[in-house]
Amino acid sequence: MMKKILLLATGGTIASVPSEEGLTPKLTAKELTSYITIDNQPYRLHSQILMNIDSTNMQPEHWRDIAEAIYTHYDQYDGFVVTHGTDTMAYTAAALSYMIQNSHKPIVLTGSQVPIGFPKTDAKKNIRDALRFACEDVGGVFVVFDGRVILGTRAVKMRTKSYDAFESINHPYVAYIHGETIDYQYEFPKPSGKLQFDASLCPDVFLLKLHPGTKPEIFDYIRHLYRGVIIESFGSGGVPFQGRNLLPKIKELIDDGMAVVITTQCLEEGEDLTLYEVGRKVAQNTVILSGDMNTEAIVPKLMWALGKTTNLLDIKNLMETPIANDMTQKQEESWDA
Ligand SMILES: NC(=O)C[C@H](N)C(=O)O
Repeated sequence: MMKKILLLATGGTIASVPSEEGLTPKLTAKELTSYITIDNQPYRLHSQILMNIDSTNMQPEHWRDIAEAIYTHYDQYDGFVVTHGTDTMAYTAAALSYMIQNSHKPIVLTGSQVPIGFPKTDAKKNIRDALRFACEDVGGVFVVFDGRVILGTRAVKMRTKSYDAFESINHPYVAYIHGETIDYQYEFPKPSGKLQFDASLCPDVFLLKLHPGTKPEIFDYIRHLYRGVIIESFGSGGVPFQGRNLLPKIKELIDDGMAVVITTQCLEEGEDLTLYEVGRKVAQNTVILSGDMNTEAIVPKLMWALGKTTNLLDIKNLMETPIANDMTQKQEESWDA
């Protein structure tokens, strides 16, 4: 059966052309798709432009527009491809994974490192692969890039220039794409339950990367501007309590009703606040644990959770519940055995 695919263009390098100010997204959805041959393909392709921006300019309100466009057309199409800049694609993919849950259809994000009109472009291959994967009988949000299929909540941009820009962090790749062949890496579960759409986001979230010497007073500013703060700390996830002690300020924030998430700057294996004194001391407060979620997922997940409720315990509960495989359930580990 001929599949119907909707391609939604949002800009990015893939749609960019040279200008005096540098590469800038200018191509329409029609111009973009004119570069790929779709004759003799098992799908009918419709395309639409939603915005034409460098993804550095992408805002949470744009995520909402993309989610709404997919939801509005959900019944009319079998799969969706969103062309997007690579710089913030991982955030958008995760955001869509929270706003649109239990999708029975593939929602595939792709882009390129080199504009589609350039001889060395990776755009044509990435669009072809994305369209190929959008015809699969799987549900959820995915990033398709350089022949790899990554879960929407697990993609991280690792390289600024190379074709293999994205990696799947803390989760296996879903599949590899070789031409028409999809080589699944594990048995991909079928979504159960009904499609759930909830695009109410609260964008008042701040991401603070700690470094040796971070001043506690920074939290006084954050408190006035935001409802949630994600602290990207070190290693297994401790917070300094000697010298510039951050703990009293963190306690004040939480007592004020602010959501405080602890994560780590280490890309792999996630936080574990139980291990060290620096971790246990911060865990005595009602902080939100992020396990091995990637920052690109924690930011939109917190916006989504804050969009639903102001109750701190409910926010903690939503954040600590795995959604769209964004988090690996913790295993008991022992160093003594
Ligand atoms: N490769 C790219 O798409 C980078 C571009 N600055 C963007 O994110 O829109």
